[in-house]
Amino acid sequence: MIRRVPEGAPIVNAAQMRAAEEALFATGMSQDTLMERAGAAVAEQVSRLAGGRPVLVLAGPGNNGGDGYVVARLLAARSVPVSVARFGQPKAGAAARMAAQWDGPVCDLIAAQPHPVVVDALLGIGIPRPFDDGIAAKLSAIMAAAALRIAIDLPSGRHADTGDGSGRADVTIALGALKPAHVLGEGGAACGHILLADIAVPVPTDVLTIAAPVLPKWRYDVNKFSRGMIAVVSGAMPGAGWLAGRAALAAGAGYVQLVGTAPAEGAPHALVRRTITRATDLEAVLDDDRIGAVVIGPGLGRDEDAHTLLDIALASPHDLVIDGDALTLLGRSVAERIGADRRRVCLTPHAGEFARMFDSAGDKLTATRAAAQASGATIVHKGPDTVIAYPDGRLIVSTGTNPGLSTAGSGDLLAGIIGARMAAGDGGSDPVAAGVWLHARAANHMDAVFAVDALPDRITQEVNACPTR
Ligand SMILES: NC(=O)C1=CN([C@@H]2O[C@H](COP(=O)(O)OP(=O)(O)OC[C@H]3O[C@@H](n4cnc5c(N)ncnc54)[C@H](O)[C@@H]3O)[C@@H](O)[C@H]2O)[C@@H](O)CC1
Ligand SMILES: Nc1ncnc2c1ncn2[C@@H]1O[C@H](COP(=O)(O)OP(=O)(O)O)[C@@H](O)[C@H]1O
Ligand SMILES: [K+]
Repeated sequence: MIRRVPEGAPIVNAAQMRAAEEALFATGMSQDTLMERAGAAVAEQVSRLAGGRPVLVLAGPGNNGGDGYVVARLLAARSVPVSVARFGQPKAGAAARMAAQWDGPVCDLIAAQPHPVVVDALLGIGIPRPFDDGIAAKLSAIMAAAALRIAIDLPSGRHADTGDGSGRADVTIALGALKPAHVLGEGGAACGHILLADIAVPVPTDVLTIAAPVLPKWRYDVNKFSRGMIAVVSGAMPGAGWLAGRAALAAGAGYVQLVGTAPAEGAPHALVRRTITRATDLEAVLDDDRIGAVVIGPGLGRDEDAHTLLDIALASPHDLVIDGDALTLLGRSVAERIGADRRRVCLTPHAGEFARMFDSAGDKLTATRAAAQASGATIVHKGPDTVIAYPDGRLIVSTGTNPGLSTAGSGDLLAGIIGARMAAGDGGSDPVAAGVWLHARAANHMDAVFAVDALPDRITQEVNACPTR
């Protein structure tokens, strides 16, 4: 299943969400008003998704339960058949007042009957404790019998900041902002499709989900160099360089050179092969100020030539995309090797490469941000939850992507796409995020199983569909 995740949505942790709500309460907004707003947004989606089927709302002891009672009341008002199974009782505050207003069918969770649609309002961003055995068994029976499980804010039992825990849903309606649990790792996948309910709580954050890019507009006198000239350094496994170069062409580069002692043969002829005699000859090829970006790493190998090619690329003044073996060659010395910020450097490690380069303490958001700040590079930390971190602390998360990308070579394509977008110059959205988006979007339009060689044509379609500025 390819999860749907809202684009350009804010992501905050539980403490930041609570602070945002407190700030709103300090302006005079009441907790009841906010809970009504949250419940109304959720009821709207549930009534659409339920399509007239009977709904069971599981209502817990906290404010998440309070939202659940509002949802039940608003669904009943729309003549949706709805009943409540309660787990504990909200003792005070808005949640207790919402529970008191529910005058429809209600029973204890342990006595609940299966329903086709279940709304999980047991636990939200409060710190979850494991359910005791009887409740856990009942809950899994109710969930297993449901055709549609909709979680309010989080699948109950998942920790908002880490996604750890055990709840699952088909659809999760995030309130006000996404939380790390919605996007990271197994917890993210357990949330199913994500909908964002706008409850008008301002959430200042520099962490967002990825959004469709705007690409730079061509001038009337555009030429193959101004469109983006890139050099892809080819190494011990020339097929990988070929893939990167092919993807760069697909992503709109005007001129792609494939440089190496034995660059891959074969179509497309639009790839300009530059065969060099010795690795040191790369220096002369890169002595060309029309080059907008150099991609190095895909299939580079780790032999002596690989070291030489990397040294030359690092010594050049060009923007760099560093991937694959080049990342492993840099290892822990990445910050000193890539040097000061006279040009843009993008590193694209998968989890294994990341661990060889950086300290992975904390969750993926925290670790990737720290790595970008320590290295001064933009980091694309790949995986089912790809985290892009910028040296200024901003983060963008791309998730909900076709798992069919888990094929050798798909990372090579990504490096080429990012190189092409970097070389295309400024004027549109950030080229690194644009590259990640185009790669994911193209994959999402493929079937579950596809050959990476087939992806570039789809990438071109996505590029052509993007707005320009
Ligand atoms: N702060 C606000 O005013 C708003 C909060 N909203 C909702 O409130 C939620 C957060 O509310 P809370 O902070 O009350 O947190 P929860 O609704 O997650 O509930 C936490 C309560 O559940 C208890 N609990 C946790 N695990 C348990 C277990 N295994 N067995 C029994 N009890 C258990 C905790 O001790 C705590 O009392 C959000 O996720 C959202 O749904 C929305 O209504 C919007 C407004
Ligand atoms: N399960 C998955 N779901 C979505 N995307 C994935 C998954 N596994 C890998 N990817 C993506 O596929 C690409 C794989 O890159 P990488 O690991 O470098 O492979 P390679 O070097 O063999 O090309 C990355 O863009 C990564 O984010
Ligand atoms: K919930």
